[in-house]
Amino acid sequence: MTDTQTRSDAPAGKSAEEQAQILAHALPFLRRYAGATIVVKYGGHAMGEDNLAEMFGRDIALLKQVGVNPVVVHGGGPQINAMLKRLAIQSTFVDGLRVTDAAMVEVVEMVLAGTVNKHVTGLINRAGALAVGICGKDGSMIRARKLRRTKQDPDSNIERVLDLGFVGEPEHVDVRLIHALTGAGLIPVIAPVGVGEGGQTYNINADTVAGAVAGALGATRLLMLTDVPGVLDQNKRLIPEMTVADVEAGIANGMITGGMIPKVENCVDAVRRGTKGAVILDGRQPHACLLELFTEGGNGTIIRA
Ligand SMILES: Nc1ncnc2c1ncn2[C@@H]1O[C@H](COP(=O)(O)OP(=O)(O)O)[C@@H](O)[C@H]1O
Ligand SMILES: CC(=O)N[C@@H](CCC(=O)OP(=O)(O)O)C(=O)O
Repeated sequence: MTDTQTRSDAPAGKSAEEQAQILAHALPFLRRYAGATIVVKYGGHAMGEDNLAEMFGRDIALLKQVGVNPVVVHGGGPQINAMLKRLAIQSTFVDGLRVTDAAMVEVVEMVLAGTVNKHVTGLINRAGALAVGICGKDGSMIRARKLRRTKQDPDSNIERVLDLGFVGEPEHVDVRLIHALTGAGLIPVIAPVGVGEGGQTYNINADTVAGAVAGALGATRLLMLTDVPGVLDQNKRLIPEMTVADVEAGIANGMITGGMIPKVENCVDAVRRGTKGAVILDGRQPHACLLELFTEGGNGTIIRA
């Protein structure tokens, strides 16, 4: 690695008082998160750019090195789409969820628990930490059941049950495997695949898994990396902080729409289950997680109880 560090601001040339000030900025944050569990949801879109992906791996490794316990939950929607295209399999979505039949759930498991899981694990390992890739089936970690979805027919007003196939929702998260890995100094990297009755494989939305894992761990933070700076108001300005009640009002008055609805709902779910704060932040921004955790102003929108 080439050494490109600019030394002009090096503390060595400064007075003891100035040096103490520089450290004083960093230390409270390191102390605040020492030993804390931070769940990071890393979406499939955020993995696209090589530079950013390498930086993500380095940031997660750095968190571990400064005494934080990061737990990564990844997505892989675009990567599943690419594989389905190669296999000439069509896929359809209902409310942002992939309708998943028996043939498709095999592809989903192969891509999420295979290619993508090993890619994310590799990013962190190459940065000098030790990451271990698992999915919800390992250690029966994520017990899932078939997701029940209904839709009101606008003409008849009759509620219809939609069949999304093997799309699941977490029923129970057994955190023992996660604790065993973090306790041994390793970083769990979790693919959003769950196990149901009779060993059935379920495809679960990655935001949902991240929320459920953060809730079950009582994580200090859930960081949801996405493609906007956070929750934006009607004038497209970032809202730095929201309560659960603010989120509910934002959905009701139409400020929060589309893919942001399930995202904030999963954050609320995590917070209700015991996560101290869930943050929606921009995964396209270099060092997004570090800026949230280690600066006074934070980064993105934090949702707290
Ligand atoms: N109030 C809002 N603030 C920010 N984004 C919003 C808001 N309402 C809707 N959105 C939309 O939600 C999108 C994020 O959801 P989604 O595309 O599903 O994210 P991801 O692919 O990262 O899971 C944003 O790109 C934006 O178009
Ligand atoms: C049920 C369902 O839709 N599952 C998702 C799982 C991956 C995911 O959520 O990935 P992103 O975070 O990259 O969108 C899917 O099949 O695409």
